[in-house]
Amino acid sequence: MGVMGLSMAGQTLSEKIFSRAANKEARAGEFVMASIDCAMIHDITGPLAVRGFYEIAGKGARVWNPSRIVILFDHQVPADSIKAAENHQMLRAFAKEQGIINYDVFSGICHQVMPENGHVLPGQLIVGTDSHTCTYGALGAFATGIGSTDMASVFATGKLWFMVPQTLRLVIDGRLRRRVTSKDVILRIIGDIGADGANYLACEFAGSAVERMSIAERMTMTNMSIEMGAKAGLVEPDRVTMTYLKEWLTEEPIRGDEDAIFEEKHWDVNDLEPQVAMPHRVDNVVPVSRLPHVKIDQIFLGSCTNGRFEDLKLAAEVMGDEPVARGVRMIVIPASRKEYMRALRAGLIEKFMEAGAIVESPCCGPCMGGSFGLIGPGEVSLSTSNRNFVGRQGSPKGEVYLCSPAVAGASAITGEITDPREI
Ligand SMILES: CC(C)[C@H](C(=O)O)[C@@H](O)C(=O)O
Ligand code: SF4
Repeated sequence: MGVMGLSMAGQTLSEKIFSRAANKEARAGEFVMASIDCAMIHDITGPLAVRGFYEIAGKGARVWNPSRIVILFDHQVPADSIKAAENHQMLRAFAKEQGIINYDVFSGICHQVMPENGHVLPGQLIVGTDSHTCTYGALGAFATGIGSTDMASVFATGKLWFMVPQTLRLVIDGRLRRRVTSKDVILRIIGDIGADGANYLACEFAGSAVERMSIAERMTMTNMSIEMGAKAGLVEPDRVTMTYLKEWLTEEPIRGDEDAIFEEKHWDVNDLEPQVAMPHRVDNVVPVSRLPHVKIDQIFLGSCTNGRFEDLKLAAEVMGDEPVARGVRMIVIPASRKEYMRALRAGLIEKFMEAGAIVESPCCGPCMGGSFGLIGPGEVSLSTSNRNFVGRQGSPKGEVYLCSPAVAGASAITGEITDPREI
């Protein structure tokens, strides 16, 4: 298509978001200087961004807009080392000095707290010093992870350079069977296209299966967009989005144009089985029925991928009244204080505790092996999180399998990786 044709074509959701943020028509492939709507840092990467900010802007400098910065504590909470405690102190002091919205150690995982507290709205451009910032695209925002040095300049100027990404639309049609979840869909997609299959693309999840999904289910998929290399994962805002955001949404959300230019790939999920990513790659994905017997030492039900109320509820329902299998350690961590309270009121916390699991306060927990709940050499972890590379959850001689909350629930009571449809 010639230049004329291109300029006349409609725009993708991402192109529209960048056009608004850059205050000029933005097309895929172009470089733009864009205004940031919200910038998030957390306890691990935050201190570096703060130090970088003072280096760039000078001692005593003020951030560009304190109301657009969110600081969260989630990776090492409650502080698990003196270093972590010092990082927390430093961020609290910075927040106080700059007048920044500051959530303390028990609010939950940044990627859950941001959307549930109204810091993410459709059409916004959001950056965070964490690779899973892409999660917020479930609400129709363009959200992406950036480095701490880039964040330092965002703090100083409120702007950042981007290359507007091409869009890959992942059209997912069909009805998911009982106990098959959006986690199985995203694992299958990553297994099919590979861990680098969507490098620097804006992945738009669409199709009848996505339309039927809740925000929690959509977040599981946008969360894992980075695991196939995507710059962002998005879902066009619809009625589900509007309902989730009713407290905060004041205007009609923007959507992409029908005649926009994008690549498209299709999946039919009518017959999809529960999927598992085997060690040590997220794209090493097989249907659970094709796994050999895999005995597990530890189960982690939580993380920004699958630590929401719906996830806990599904795992609990699959477990029924059965106890956690002998010799298995099950760690349950609700993704946020709000999700914890929902689980508490629904009796799920009691149910997990009675079954022999342990329920921890909202945080990242064992997800990245940087805090508690590590596995030892030769041990196998089954985890509802998003990464399983060597050493991710502790010993480099351990193994991590990734799965849905339904598979986690089924496996908790059998002690080996189990198809939840057989329980
Ligand atoms: C600590 C942080 C930089 C990291 C990320 O960016 O993803 C972590 O959250 C992870 O999941 O590995
Ligand atoms: S839960 Fe895991 S993936 Fe999510 S932000 Fe925390 S460490 Fe990263």
